[in-house]
Amino acid sequence: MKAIRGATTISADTPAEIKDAVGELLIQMREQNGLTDENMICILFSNTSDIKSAYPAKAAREAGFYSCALFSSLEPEIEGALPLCIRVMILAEIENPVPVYLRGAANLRKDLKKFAVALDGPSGSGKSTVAKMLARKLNILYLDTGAMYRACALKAIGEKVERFTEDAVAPLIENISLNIQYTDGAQRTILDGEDVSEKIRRPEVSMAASAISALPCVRKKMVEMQREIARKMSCVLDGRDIGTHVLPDAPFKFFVTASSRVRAKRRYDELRQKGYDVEYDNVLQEIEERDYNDSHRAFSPLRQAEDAVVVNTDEMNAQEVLDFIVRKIQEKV
Ligand SMILES: O=C(O)C(=O)C[C@]1(C(=O)O)C=C[C@@H](O)C=C1
Repeated sequence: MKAIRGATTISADTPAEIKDAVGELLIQMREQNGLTDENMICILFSNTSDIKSAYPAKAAREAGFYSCALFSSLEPEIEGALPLCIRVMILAEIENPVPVYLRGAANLRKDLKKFAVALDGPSGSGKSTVAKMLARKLNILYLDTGAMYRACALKAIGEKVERFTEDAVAPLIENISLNIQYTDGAQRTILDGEDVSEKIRRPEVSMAASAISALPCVRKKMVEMQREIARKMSCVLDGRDIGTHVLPDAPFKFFVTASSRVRAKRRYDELRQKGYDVEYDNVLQEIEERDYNDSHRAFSPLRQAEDAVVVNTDEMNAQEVLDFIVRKIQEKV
């Protein structure tokens, strides 16, 4: 069992304000922590003594939190404390609690301020491996943007779209019901109410995802969603244009790269290990072609942000890259 903290503020002591602020806080805590009626045990509230018009617990029930025990109490009256503040502690059977501090309460725990880490780089640079390790190390989320493009592809396949053109795909994507949820630190991809986290790994979806992700209408919509997620929670994102386009204000940006020779050797070893009979020279040629296409495509090309720290992984293994990045982040905070 874990304890999840949260807090928020209201601008005036009215039942409507309390209902609104408590509802918003609990819904974000539920989304970010993968809370369900089954894994939630209880919600404890405290309010500052300037709140007298309604119980925060009542607002929780009104927001749909019926199944667990609720309790309200009074926060100690400390001089200079933040006024009109409602604090929450949820006990739940989860692994990685993500605290949520909203509105004026965001300043209570400056150490918990949300931040994003952008890892960009060419394919084969090892950025996804390092992104996952980094998210685990910092106890923040790894936003698998690839899964989002795969979900778009699954949608198009389900709707029997034959050619992935802007005209055919745009209407589907415009109203797509795609939800990214986190359960015990793992991303679940929910499409039209169905958990498609496994389905999107099928080979036919991989092929379609690569084609569909090149469409501007798809990228635009997914980038909006990625920004929205990064606004709500700290996360690590990897890609080709995270630091330049998706999150240009990310405080930590890294450009993870390696020479095409080294990346080709890594890919060659990986394919050989899987039993594929490939030639090194062909793998190298493919990598170089892909680099060219990635950096020359019109929409979302691979670019290094001016303020990104370059990490050349030619002579480094994944653990060394992780240590280097963590050191750089610590130096900056
Ligand atoms: O986390 C909060 O809500 C705070 O205001 C911080 C803090 C603390 O100092 O740790 C202070 C008072 C609360 O009762 C609980 C925690």
